[in-house]
Amino acid sequence: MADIGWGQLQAYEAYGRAGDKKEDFNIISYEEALSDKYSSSKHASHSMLFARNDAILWDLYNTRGTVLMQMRFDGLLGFPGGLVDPGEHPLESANREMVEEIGLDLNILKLSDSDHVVSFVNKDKNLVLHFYGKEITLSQFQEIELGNLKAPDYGSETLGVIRPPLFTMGDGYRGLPAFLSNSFAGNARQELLIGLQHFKLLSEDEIQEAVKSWLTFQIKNTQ
Ligand SMILES: O=c1[nH]cnc2c1ncn2[C@@H]1O[C@H](COP(=O)(O)OP(=O)(O)O)[C@@H](O)[C@H]1O
Repeated sequence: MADIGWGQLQAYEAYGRAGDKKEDFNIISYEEALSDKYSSSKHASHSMLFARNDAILWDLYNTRGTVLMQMRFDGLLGFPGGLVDPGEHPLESANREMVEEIGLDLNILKLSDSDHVVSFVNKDKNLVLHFYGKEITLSQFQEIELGNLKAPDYGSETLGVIRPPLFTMGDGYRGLPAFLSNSFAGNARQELLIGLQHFKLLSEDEIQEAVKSWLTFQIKNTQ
């Protein structure tokens, strides 16, 4: 059988998916990221929609919030988003991708520049990443989850939305630390942690604890 190869995806492999390390990405200002300095770089935009949610699970854990992430076609977790098309603004791209990937209705909900959270550059890959975030109501969040199954890219590029657990269970690992042990696309794991802190869904200490627990578990597992 002929090797049909990776087709269009092959061209993108150079920009890295699995295996991208946090150290590969440096934070830069939105202004710098959009400046001429990076006009010949590849850009990608991803977004975090979230709702605050104080529901208590099993009388034990405060849910804190519901954050929208997704399982991608390649088995990695990430946020809705993707590569910016030629001539497109990263913000436009972020909104377009949410229509395609999670079926968002832009007449109801749309990101704006004030929703920008952070941008990064990966110099080796000549890739600039933009991350946006927006608080929505819990009922809007649930509507999006339900509508996700009808999104144009559902079942192909995206395999369903998920909610990361934001609490840590009694054993110190299950919950957010275990979630962080998954494989993420690009620097989606770092973006999640930045988003949680930026929107004060968790305190800095809680985030540090979860990261410590995830890394400790990782070390134990490889011994
Ligand atoms: O959720 C994410 N956060 C941060 N970076 C990501 C995320 N998902 C993918 N990336 C990075 O952005 C690049 C392009 O994104 P993506 O794979 O979603 O675009 P595409 O669907 O247009 O091919 C990827 O190669 C990866 O390095």
